Amino acid sequence: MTEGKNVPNSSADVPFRSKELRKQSLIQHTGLVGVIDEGTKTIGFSIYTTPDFKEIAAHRVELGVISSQDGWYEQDPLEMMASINKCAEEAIKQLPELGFSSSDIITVGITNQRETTIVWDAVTGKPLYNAIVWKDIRTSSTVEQIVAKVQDPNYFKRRTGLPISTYFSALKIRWLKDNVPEVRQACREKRCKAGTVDSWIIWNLTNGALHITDVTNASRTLLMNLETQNWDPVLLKTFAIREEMLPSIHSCSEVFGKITSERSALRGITLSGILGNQQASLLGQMCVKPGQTKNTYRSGCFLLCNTGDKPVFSSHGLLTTVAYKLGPQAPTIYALEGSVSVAGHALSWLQQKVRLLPDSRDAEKYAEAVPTAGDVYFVPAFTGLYAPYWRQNARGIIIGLTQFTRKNHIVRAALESICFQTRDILECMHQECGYDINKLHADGKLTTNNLLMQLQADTAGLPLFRSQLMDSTAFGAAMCAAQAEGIGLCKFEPEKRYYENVHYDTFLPTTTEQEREERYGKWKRAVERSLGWVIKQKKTRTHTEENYRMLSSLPASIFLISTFAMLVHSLSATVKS
Ligand SMILES: Nc1ncnc2c1ncn2[C@@H]1O[C@H](COP(=O)(O)OP(=O)(O)O)[C@@H](O)[C@H]1O
Ligand SMILES: O=P(O)(O)OC[C@H](O)CO
Repeated sequence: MTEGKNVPNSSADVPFRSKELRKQSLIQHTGLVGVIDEGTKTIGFSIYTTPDFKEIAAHRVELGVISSQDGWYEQDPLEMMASINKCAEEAIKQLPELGFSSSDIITVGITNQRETTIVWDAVTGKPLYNAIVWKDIRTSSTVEQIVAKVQDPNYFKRRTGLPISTYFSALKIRWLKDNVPEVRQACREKRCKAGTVDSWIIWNLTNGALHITDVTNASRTLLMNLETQNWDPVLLKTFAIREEMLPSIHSCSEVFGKITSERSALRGITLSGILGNQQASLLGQMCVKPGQTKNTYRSGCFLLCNTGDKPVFSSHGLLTTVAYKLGPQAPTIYALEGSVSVAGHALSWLQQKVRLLPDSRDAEKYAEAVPTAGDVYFVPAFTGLYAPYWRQNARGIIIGLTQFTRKNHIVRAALESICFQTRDILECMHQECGYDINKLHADGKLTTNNLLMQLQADTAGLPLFRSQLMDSTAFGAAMCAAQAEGIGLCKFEPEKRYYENVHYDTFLPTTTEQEREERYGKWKRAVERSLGWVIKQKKTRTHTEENYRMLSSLPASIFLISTFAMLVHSLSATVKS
């Protein structure tokens, strides 16, 4: 396990640095809003003023990843909670200097990495296994076999908006039930609870009083029916998951309850916002009108297009997902999403594994030192390819190497891979969302890289608007929580920007269409070559930790047999009805 370490705050330009500055402010503050932002790599707690939604304090730490074998990604749920508590404590410590105190925090919102799954014991409150992270591909062979058996390829999509994939939570829960004896035992004794990261955090912050999630997170489990926005009984049966294990599904913005954990510096404060992090950044970027599109560049890269109050179903590999529901009685707004599993992670790989970069923040400097990628293409399909390909058997390639290739070319090709993967998604979005996408809103840590932003505008042939608020994710969650409490002036109306601090940098395309198409054509050829590399998925046993070796094979086979039996049963029941 890697040790979590402090990372610098993004709030280098914190608006109120001292009491003095605060006094000079003409704004009558209506209270503070805190946001827990639990990302795959970074956990943070930020504090915003209202009604102007300025981030005045923040603390962030990195979360370790446990990778016991290729394609497995786990995180420690206890480390997660300790980091959240630490971040809240440290951010609150910054308040007195600014003329505020923790009692000024009226409410807290949560935004989180989606799909990542945790199971815990309802009696002890202890996790029963590590969190299985969204990009973990341990259930690949199961998915492949289900795909081969299921006659209707749109079976899951019609119900949930999602294809069957290792990405979503249902298979992870099922794997845990089948492979971890403690989980099986807890299930038998009806003390096993499961959920996405938001549910785990809330359970802990409320000492087990609340087991809830919101529609955005639930819509990523492969268990929620998109139409009813409830757990789908047929899918629960298909995956043999009991509903009592799962949280109740709520809107994203309502007063859920109070934080009661004695370990949290937030004790006594209400919780009133929950959103998956990509949906939160859609709101944070004020993409509230159908057709408005944002892309968030972090470890992965997630492009969402607001499609209004009707779900649009894709036949080109995009996901139909809930974008937000801003209150129990508010309409549900949907989005089409293209998910890219490896974006900034490719730079981390170049830094940590290949040691080709001293730091991922140096990528711009390295890539700028060469005028082009020298015809090198890098397809970072480390765990297969997500949208729009959904090919688990793809693996990463770097192609086009010559004796003149330098590391700078490879770094530049890594940046370009992020842009090409985004273009792959835009191509589908153009065809399917029914709106003319004529610009792209960008946010996320990687957007500090100016070269990446320019390459993206050039690759997509679209103007790109980079939010100067790098953290649209936390900002969206802050507004969502504030709205439930009726504080601030957040009406989510794009024309009325009640917050004065959001500005955009614009990057315009500088390439001709011919240049764009030529390079994009080559990218497609590179992608072709990455597909089908894994001929047969490795058995779970191959490099497993010793204690797992003994457990893996039998329950896995039971899972396959029982899952297929149930699938066939439920499919035939569906056909009959
Ligand atoms: N200044 C930067 N330039 C380029 N890449 C960066 C920069 N800062 C971070 N990254 C990349 O961003 C990713 C992490 O972003 P972060 O927001 O912490 O991720 P997550 O959403 O997974 O928690 C890493 O993969 C890292 O390589
Ligand atoms: O934490 P991020 O930014 O890598 O986001 C992860 C996504 O929510 C996974 O779907």
